[in-house]
Amino acid sequence: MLDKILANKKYEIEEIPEILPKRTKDIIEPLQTLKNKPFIAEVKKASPSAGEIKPDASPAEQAALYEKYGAGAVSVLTDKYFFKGSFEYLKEISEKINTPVLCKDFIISERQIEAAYAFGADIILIIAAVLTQEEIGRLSEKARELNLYILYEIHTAEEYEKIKDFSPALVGVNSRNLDTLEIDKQKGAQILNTLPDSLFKIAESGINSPEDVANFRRAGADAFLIGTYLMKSDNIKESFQNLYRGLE
Ligand SMILES: O=C(O)c1ccccc1NCC(=O)[C@H](O)[C@H](O)COP(=O)(O)O
Repeated sequence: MLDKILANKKYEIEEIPEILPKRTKDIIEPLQTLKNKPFIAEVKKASPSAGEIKPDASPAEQAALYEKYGAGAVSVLTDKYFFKGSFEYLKEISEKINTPVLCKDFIISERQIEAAYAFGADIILIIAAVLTQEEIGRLSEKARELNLYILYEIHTAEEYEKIKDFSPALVGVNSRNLDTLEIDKQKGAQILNTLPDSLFKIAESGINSPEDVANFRRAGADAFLIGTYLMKSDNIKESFQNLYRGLE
């Protein structure tokens, strides 16, 4: 799956408008918000693993509900083809809410980082599995030039070795294998357990219950990235209450 996403990404990068919008807001620092409200809620209309999730959702309304009911940050899928996302959604959301916004994409070029900045992101994602160390260094430098925060995503302990020289502050452990799409929460928890305490650690994917939150917290997660569970929810308030129970 990852190969297909990356092959298509080259075409999506060519579609990024030559003239980008002028960013209208300051960057919001995410760590403080996430310490108080440790949930990154994701706006995700569709995905390769779930197919269509909520294709008719209004991204800005969804994000506003997330902010109202307990998200410390909002993640916005900007991949068009596989996730039905867009940079326009990023702009709408960043203009609607005052919570930090993550541009969730498969970033392989500086141009995507410029677009993420222009369309209002506060954080960008760097996925260790899709980049060489040299590319991670180059893209990290670009993000830092623009004062963007970086969420480094890993799937294995070896991938942590790839990012550790770039002074990561936010590190996500994704329990979803991006090739097979299988979710292994036990493996995710094991990897979280091996990471240094100094990092702000985020458990990603497949989280849908207070038990998941509690288990990942025991493994060392400081925050939780949740997409499908919240997108499928008919009552976002209750779903957040359910997730917050995992922290008690
Ligand atoms: O979600 C997918 O199917 C997927 C497939 C291939 C590459 C990445 C994919 N998801 C990206 C993510 O990391 C998730 O959107 C995020 O962790 C939230 O996961 P979930 O709560 O399980 O929707």
